[in-house]
Amino acid sequence: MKTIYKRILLKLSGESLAGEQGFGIDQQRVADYSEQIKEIVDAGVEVAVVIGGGNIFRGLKGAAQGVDRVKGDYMGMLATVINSLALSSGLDAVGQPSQVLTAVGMFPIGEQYSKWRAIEAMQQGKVAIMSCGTGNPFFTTDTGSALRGIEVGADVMLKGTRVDGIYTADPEKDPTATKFDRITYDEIYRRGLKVMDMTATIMCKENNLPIHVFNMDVKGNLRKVVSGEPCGTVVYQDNTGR
Ligand SMILES: Nc1ncnc2c1ncn2[C@@H]1O[C@H](COP(=O)(O)OP(=O)(O)O)[C@@H](O)[C@H]1O
Ligand SMILES: O=c1ccn([C@@H]2O[C@H](COP(=O)(O)OP(=O)(O)O)[C@@H](O)[C@H]2O)c(=O)[nH]1
Repeated sequence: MKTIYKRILLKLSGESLAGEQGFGIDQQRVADYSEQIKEIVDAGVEVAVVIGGGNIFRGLKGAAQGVDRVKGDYMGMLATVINSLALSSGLDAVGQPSQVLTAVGMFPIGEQYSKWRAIEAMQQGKVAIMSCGTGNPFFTTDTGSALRGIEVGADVMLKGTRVDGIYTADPEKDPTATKFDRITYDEIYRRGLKVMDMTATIMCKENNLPIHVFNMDVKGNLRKVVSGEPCGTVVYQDNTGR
């Protein structure tokens, strides 16, 4: 298998991990993701993963129900640790080693994250699973992905989600929305598209980290994306640097 990337940052949505059940962790979904990831590691790609926590807890939603925002965000970060351990276990089951790294120290659940530990794990053929997002409240795992992707020098941030790319509006709400094959960071901002939070999009733009949004729930899509086959939406700078 020919690949166009050497090192990738893969963002997985917490909510997607819930599968059809809508909450918690669907083990079949974890197994499917694990197989897809192993396939690209076997092809020689170094893989770092950041997982969301929305299938378990979101700080903002908790705050709307009276939970202190900062405590709620820590609850959300802990949710990402639970998901990371689930993925690590799923990867074990398919014979793919991984290393869970936590932005907030909680050894022995995972090792404390550092750029160098993550790179070392990837160079040893392990998937580096980076949990707790950025480790700070008021951020999201999208921003955590942008940050970690930039830190470890990933060639691209792949956002594996449950829609097959970026649309003119949320395709889960607007059936008339149409898909972009390519779009600039600025166009996302101008149109106020909510596929990813703006902080993450702007970080990627300012640090020249390309984004590729695709449907991770279709088996084989991850392989397609890293092989350069058309799939999903690519976010790029236009030639004036925008
Ligand atoms: N313009 C858009 N194009 C594509 N998806 C969008 C858009 N606006 C909102 N979305 C939503 O963003 C979601 C992808 O974000 P993701 O972080 O994976 O999900 P979540 O935040 O629910 O965990 C999609 O499931 C889709 O409903
Ligand atoms: O850097 C971070 C990343 C995540 N979170 C918390 O963790 C939750 C789960 O992450 P996210 O909503 O990004 O998950 P996803 O939408 O991908 O399921 C968020 O709602 C926040 O409460 C946080 O406080 N800081």
